[in-house]
Amino acid sequence: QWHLERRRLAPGVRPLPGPIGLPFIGRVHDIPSKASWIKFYEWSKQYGPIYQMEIFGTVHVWISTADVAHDLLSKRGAIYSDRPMIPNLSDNRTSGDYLALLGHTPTHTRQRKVCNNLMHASNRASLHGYPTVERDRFLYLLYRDPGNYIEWIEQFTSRTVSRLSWGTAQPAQVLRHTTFGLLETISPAGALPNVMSFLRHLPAWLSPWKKKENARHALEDRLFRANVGFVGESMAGDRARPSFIRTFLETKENTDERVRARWGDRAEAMHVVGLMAIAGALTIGSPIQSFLLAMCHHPEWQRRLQAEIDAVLGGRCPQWEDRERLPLLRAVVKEVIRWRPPVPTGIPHAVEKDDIYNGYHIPGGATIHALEWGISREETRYPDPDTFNPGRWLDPCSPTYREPLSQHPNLGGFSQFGWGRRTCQGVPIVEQDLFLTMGGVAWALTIQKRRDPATGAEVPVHWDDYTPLLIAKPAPFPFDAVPRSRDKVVQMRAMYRAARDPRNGGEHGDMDVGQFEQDLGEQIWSDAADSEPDLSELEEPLAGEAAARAAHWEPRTCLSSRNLWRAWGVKE
Ligand code: HEM
Repeated sequence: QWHLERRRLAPGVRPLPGPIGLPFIGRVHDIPSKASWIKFYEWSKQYGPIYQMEIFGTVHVWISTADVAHDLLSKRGAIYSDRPMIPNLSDNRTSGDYLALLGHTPTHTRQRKVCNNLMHASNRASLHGYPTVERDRFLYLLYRDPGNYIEWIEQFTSRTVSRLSWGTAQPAQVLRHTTFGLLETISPAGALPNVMSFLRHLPAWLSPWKKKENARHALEDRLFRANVGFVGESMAGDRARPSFIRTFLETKENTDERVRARWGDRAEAMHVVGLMAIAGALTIGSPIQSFLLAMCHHPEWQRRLQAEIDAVLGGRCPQWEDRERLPLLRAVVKEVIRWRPPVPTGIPHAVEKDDIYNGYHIPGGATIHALEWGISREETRYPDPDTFNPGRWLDPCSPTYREPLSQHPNLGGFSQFGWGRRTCQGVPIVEQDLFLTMGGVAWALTIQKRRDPATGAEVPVHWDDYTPLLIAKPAPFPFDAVPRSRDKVVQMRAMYRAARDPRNGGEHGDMDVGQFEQDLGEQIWSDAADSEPDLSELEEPLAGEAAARAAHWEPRTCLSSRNLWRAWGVKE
């Protein structure tokens, strides 16, 4: 087919290189269902930093360097900011339900502004302390029951973003459920019509994917409506906690006509905030899980991180206000995201008309993927890219080093959050959530591989087995979370108790979500209610290695952050 294409092109203009496909199906047969991003990356080694392939008649362009992604998706954002149609959610470009999936339309521009204003207001109030309260709850749960770590992490991310969105953690479990369903609906590996797009023409009664999606969407819609109603009623009773929706409703009440018009109506805000909640519930668990994986494999970096926290904070748990003094913790956050990109294939853009780049033809309507896996593995930027090395952000000889270390490294403008007019709007939440959870874990616990009690042999932990959906998470792995001192256990328990206090918006006395129990079924709902440990249980005294460490624990001498990387023995 490329011979035909070549004939139509202007002199000197070539089609992009890329793997040749089979008639009709294109190049679908050798894309693996797991870790497809590694295959796309291998092709980039063969065909270059920008190549194309065809799948069932659609041209897909893959970009695997930051320079090319910047040239096209940012500098030429006027035509590269559209989104492709998702076959299994075919009104995604127009429906206005999901900002992140909207086409390049006035609705997208308006919703993005609203999202930006809401995020800005909460960020100025440092996200109302919600990530801290939820981190305090999470830490103790992880310590008590590390085998259930995925549950605690998902609860942390969805409860935090639920509070941010609607001022209450109560909808978090239902949000998790509907959100995971959406991820399946839109992922190429989640629903067959996304690969075999002709299947989208099946009527609802014949299509299991449509049936499932319709039911999921209906539940989600009812949940979002109930949540907005709850905030409205709480505001009327003067007891609404800060939230995106409260900010929206207050703005609509207080400011002048022109501002009100710019913010859209309440129904639209319901969807904008709903999408923000979805994005927060889905994504942030990935880097937290990858962090635990990294700590299992890299005890040396865990020791350095613990040394920084102990030295700078003298035994206190990291708080958001400490961030300027903890550059290694910020470097660990950033390196986890680089090492294991949460969205390894990127979220695709679409180009609105034909374009020419460096003599190559890019056909209008093509789907454009910034392959984040490849972009995070560019050797010139990230030497030895497969190695987990937070020192690359702190070593003056490294290409990614930036000063001042009180500010850098940070996640602002990081390629892993996308490009141009479609960049991620959630970075302030991500930054705070990750800083607090990773810092809290390193402060309180040592994450290590488990030993078989019978043989004493280490239980193996995989290195790179990740789930195949759009947001990739490590497959479950076993580990121990050993408290670093008895005092830390006491503090964790006190932090957990305070987090559950109704005055902190804890477990009780909040929105009634009973109406959703039926839809979700016994099992999903009771998972959440029953999964917390019984607080009345007595703490067993620490034993063995943990007790010995507790007895000898003392804060290290404080080092100036400028020289920390040398003290840790990071290569000069
Ligand atoms: C580790 C966590 C996260 C990662 C890695 C991530 C990554 C991304 C990526 C790659 C995109 C697509 C950018 C593009 O198309 O060029 C995106 C879009 C977006 N993200 Fe995030 N994100 C994260 C968390 C969040 C959170 C917590 C929010 C909450 C508000 C959020 C809100 C959004 C929105 C609204 C968009 C759509 C922007 C648009 O299409 O105009 N994200 N994100």
